[in-house]
Order: sequence, then C-alpha cells, then structure tokens
Amino acid sequence: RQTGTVETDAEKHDVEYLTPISIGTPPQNLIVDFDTGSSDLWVFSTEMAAKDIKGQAVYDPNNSSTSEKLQGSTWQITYGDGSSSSGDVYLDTVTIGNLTVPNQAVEAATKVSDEFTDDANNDGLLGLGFSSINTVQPTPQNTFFDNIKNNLDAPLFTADLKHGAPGSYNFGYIDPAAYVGNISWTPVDSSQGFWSFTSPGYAVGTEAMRNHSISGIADTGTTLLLLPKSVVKAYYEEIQGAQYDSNQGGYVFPCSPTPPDFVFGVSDGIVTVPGDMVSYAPVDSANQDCFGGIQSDTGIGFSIFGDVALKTSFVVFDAGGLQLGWGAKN
Ligand SMILES: O[C@H]1CN[C@@H](c2nc(-c3ccc(C(F)(F)F)cc3)no2)C1
Repeated sequence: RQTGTVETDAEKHDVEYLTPISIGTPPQNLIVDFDTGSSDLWVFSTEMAAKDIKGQAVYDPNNSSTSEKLQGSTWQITYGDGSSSSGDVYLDTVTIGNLTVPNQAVEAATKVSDEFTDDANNDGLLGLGFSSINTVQPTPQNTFFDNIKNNLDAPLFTADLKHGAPGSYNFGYIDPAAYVGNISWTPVDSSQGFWSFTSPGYAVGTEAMRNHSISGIADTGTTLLLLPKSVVKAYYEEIQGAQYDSNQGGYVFPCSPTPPDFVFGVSDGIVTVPGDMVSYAPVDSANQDCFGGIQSDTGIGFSIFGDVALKTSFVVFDAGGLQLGWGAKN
C-alpha cells in the first residue's frame, strides 16, 4: 500500500490550480488542472492542429514506448463555462508525485475550444470525480484515482488549495499537520458522478446561522462559490454599493471596505469564507470595484463549492466512506 503527494500552484487570482503530472516512457511532463467536478484525464496532444496550441505542452503517444492506442475509443467533454474538447484514447503510464498507474486511459485531444487554446499554462485536465461520468465511448474509462485507490493506504485524497500560494493534493492519507481541530464529515451522494453533499445552512458575517439546505458539489475545477440566488442576494444585501452588473455577469461591489465573511454549515461544523476572499478580483484597473467570489448557481441545477470555498479548508475526498471532510487549515 502506498501514499503520495503533489504540489499544486495557484494561477493569477486563484482562477485555477495547476499540477504537474508525467505520461509515458520516457516521461513527458505536463501541467494540468485537477478537477473533482469531472472524470476525464485529457491532454493537449500532437494530434491537434497547430493553430489550436498556444504555448501548452503536448502529449506525443508516438514518443512513448508504453503507449497503446485504445482502438475505436473517442471522448468529448463540455465544461460548465461552455468550453469543450474531444479526441481519441491511449493507455499509458501516468505518474503523479510518487504514484504510478501503468495503464491509465489518457485522452489525447484532437480538438479544444478557444478557451483552452487561450489558457497557455494549462496542458489539460485530470478528473477526480467518479468514473461513472467519464465520457469515453464505447467503454467509459477509470480515473487515475479509481485506478490507484486500492493500492493506497486509504481510498481517499485530500485537497489543500491556498490563496495565491502553492497548495497540495495528497493521496491515500490524511496529513495531521495540515489541519487543526476536528474534521467535519458529511455524507456524499455520488449518484450523479460528483462529490455532492448538502450544507444545512449559512450565515452572513457575524449574524446567526440560517437553516437553509444547500445541495452542491465540491469542485476544484470551478473558481468561484456558486450558490442559490436567494442566498447570494441575502449576502450582497449586507454590502453597501453591491449590485448585479450585467456587463460583468455577476455581483460587483466596492473593493473596500472588506465585505462580511460568508459561513456555511458542514454537518456539525462550519466553514468560514473570509470577506477578503469574497473580493475575488478588481473589475477595473482603478481597483475601485471588485467582482464577487460568491455568485448565483442559477441554471446549473445545484450549487458549486468551487475554489473560493475549498481554499479556506483542508478537504478530504473519502471514496471509502463516501464522505467529504472539511478541516480548518493549520
Ligand atoms: O464542468 C465543471 C467541472 N468542473 C468545472 C471545471 N471547469 C474547468 C475548466 C478549466 C479550464 C477552462 C479553460 F481553460 F478556460 F478553457 C475551462 C473550464 N475545469 O473544471 C466545471
């Protein structure tokens, strides 16, 4: 049985967190976006048109002595922001930190949407959702975590994302030095392929908790905290000058003073999103107004606890107990 760890780096404004992996023999090093909200491991590849590649590293299956084409298999995925990619599939060796899966399905892109082409530092995505939503046809493939979890000391991984600083993903163990106090555990409903849970309530600033069930997914690949419209409205009502700005496509408010904290319940515990993390980023060069890190989940069908929520905590994704653990960072 083994354990592993890998460092992940925050992009500007923590818009995404990029993590190094290596694929093939000899190893080809790429930097990808670990995404607990999807379940495909796909990468930029030599099978793409040159015009769709702008600075990314690419996987070349022909340059790997261990690659094996999964004949007849294809994949196509669309993300929450409408971006998309598609291609074909190889089995090859994938290493993350000190952990290696010999026959991992590596989805080589033949096409990616402009958003991916324009995201120069991102060479692909590594899904950490449940394999039931892997898009490979005709036979869906396992995620890296599903392939390795039975070889781990425990079938879990942890995400310790930081605000504007490198964080880490650990596999197979809970690092007691990473959190203080007790971890709050809440059951996961994996029936839709996500790490889905229900928060019992929320509070704005120092006010009392409101009983209000919020069902959503823990999604490392989504930047913001997307909540029900009524909750978002109640939060921004507490900020002088906050308003919904249709040009920006969300709530905007004066960058100072610091807005109130946002607190949500996790089973018997609470998670506090500090006000200074709710000021996601200045909307203008004069830095007067800030775009909110809390926005509405309208149209999605569930809430999304993205990086704005996750980076406040040490989060345990426990596939054995089918539960999520939220701990206060050390
Ligand atoms: O679908 C849900 C699953 N998790 C969320 C997610 N979204 C992305 C993403 C990453 C990078 C880009 C681009 F580079 F800008 F194109 C776009 C979307 N990664 O995970 C949403």
